[in-house]
Amino acid sequence: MAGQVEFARMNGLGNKILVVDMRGRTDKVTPEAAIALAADPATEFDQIMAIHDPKAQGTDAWIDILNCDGTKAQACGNGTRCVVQALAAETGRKTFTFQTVAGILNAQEHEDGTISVDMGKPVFAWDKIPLSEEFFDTSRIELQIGPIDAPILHSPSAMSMGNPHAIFWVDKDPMTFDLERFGPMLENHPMFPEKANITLAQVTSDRSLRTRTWERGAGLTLACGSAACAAGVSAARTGRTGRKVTIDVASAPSRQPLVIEWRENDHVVMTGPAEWEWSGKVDPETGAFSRDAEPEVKAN
Ligand SMILES: N[C@@H](CCC[C@H](N)C(=O)O)C(=O)O
Repeated sequence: MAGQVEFARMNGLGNKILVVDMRGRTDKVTPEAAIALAADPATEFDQIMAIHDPKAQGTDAWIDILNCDGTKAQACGNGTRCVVQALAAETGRKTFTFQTVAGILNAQEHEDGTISVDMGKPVFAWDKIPLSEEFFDTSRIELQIGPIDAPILHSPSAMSMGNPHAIFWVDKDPMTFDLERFGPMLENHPMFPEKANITLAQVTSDRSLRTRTWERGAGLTLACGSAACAAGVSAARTGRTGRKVTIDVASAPSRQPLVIEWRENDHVVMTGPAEWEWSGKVDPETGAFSRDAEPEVKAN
């Protein structure tokens, strides 16, 4: 299907997102287009959120998620907030229901501009995360890197938030670890047959965490929303915190936190900001794009 579509470069706490409007079309953003856009410094991104026409009654859109290496992702918390902000600006509406391969997501834009997304229920069963080895208790699995008697990282909590996560608990600032070196090893570890998003989490109080994430299919990113959800849930699950935590995303350029609440109904609700940067047109087959002209700012 030829032709260009509208897209916007946005971010969620620095997580670089392209929101592509595929409504009214039957084609998809191709992996080739994703790789071409990721390679251009003007459009480099962590995830593409492609908005498609709804497939199920009662939903507003089907969202297809691509990582910058062209692979598919089942969940993207920061990107979902960006989609909400884009559609709220377009329609004036405040609440939305989306469908993804991982299920139904309800979301809401608040008066202060922050956005809450119900990211669904966490999954702990080893074969659903998935892990390649059976673990009765996935809140502390056997996996470590570094010397056998003095591991640098060990015993992560594993879970799925629609996508696979491993949370390594650290007792100092996550920024002090060489995640660029350990991230690829752990993402591709045989323990994770579908790879995994790797997060370092420091407990800073019984209501707060500081995190940093190496993302599956995207590498070191400035922030990862589903990882923040996984860290919040895993912290509560292991008795490190209560069920509502503030996450200081260590590498995010703004010091605005994400709030993660694992509700009594087992749903995980993430609240945080989203930011529009610029808009343009893109060919979803090739990734060829143009930026819209910026409105002129006149000096007085
Ligand atoms: N940045 C995202 C997570 C993106 C998906 C991930 N890389 C995967 O492949 O699972 C977020 O904000 O959740």
